[in-house]
Amino acid sequence: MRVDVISIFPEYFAPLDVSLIGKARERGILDIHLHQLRDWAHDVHRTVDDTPYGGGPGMVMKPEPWGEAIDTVLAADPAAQPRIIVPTPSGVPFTQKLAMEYAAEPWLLFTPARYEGIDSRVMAEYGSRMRVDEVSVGDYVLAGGEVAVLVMVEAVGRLLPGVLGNANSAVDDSFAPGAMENLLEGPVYTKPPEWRGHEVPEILLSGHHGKIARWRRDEALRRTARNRLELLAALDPETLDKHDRKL
Ligand SMILES: CN1CCN(Cc2ccc(Cn3ccc4ccc(-c5n[nH]c(N)c5C#N)cc43)cc2)CC1
Repeated sequence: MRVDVISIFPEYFAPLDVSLIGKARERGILDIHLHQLRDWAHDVHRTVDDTPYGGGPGMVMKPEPWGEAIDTVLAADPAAQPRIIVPTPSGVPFTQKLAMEYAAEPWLLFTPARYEGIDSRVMAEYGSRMRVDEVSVGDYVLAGGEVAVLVMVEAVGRLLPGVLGNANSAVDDSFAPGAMENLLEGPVYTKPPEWRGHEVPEILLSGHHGKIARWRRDEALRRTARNRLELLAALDPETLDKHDRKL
């Protein structure tokens, strides 16, 4: 998968050199290209923003630098088109389902903005030729889109074949389709069996895989009911067995 990111703060993406995503880049699974938007701002001050038409607070990012920057990225492979992803507080929710959809794309272009966002004509221009998604990573306000891109690149990158070892399959993720869909993971434990008077639940030491699986699902249901009751309401009743219903 190729990923391009255009930003006035490309240094925000240093974390993409480490850990899981860094290793995926080293192994050629992910090919990430960072671009400094100001390279396409040709005035002496490399200006990328201006006052909003119609008045109002803050500044808006000018269309010209973005247009030239995106055109340059598109020219990297004229025979293909990336899916353009625009982080914005007013976007559709970024979900595990959307992460899985993006993980199937060969090329993603992220356009994290600053200020009040990008002149709307930019995405109108490209939206007439390719998929442009306005996406929000959560119901809170960030200062710009870079952190949102880090979130999305990690959530998508970990789903790519070969990135997670078999032992850490994403299949069991919360929110992933299947038995755990819409369920939060339950508690996890490792050695030692007793720590500061806290013992590991006996069932987990029993070696009885069926009972362990049952216990884990019970704990997942309990945690989901405690922390995200609305997810339980969204559970397909068909996926609940008679034991679940007794909880
Ligand atoms: C007067 N009011 C008029 C409305 N604005 C709304 C507003 C406009 C921009 C910004 C800052 N910003 C700039 C680019 C950018 C991209 C993503 C996000 C973002 N925030 N939260 C998410 N989940 C995000 C994601 N993904 C924020 C961004 C913050 C708030 C405030 C002032």
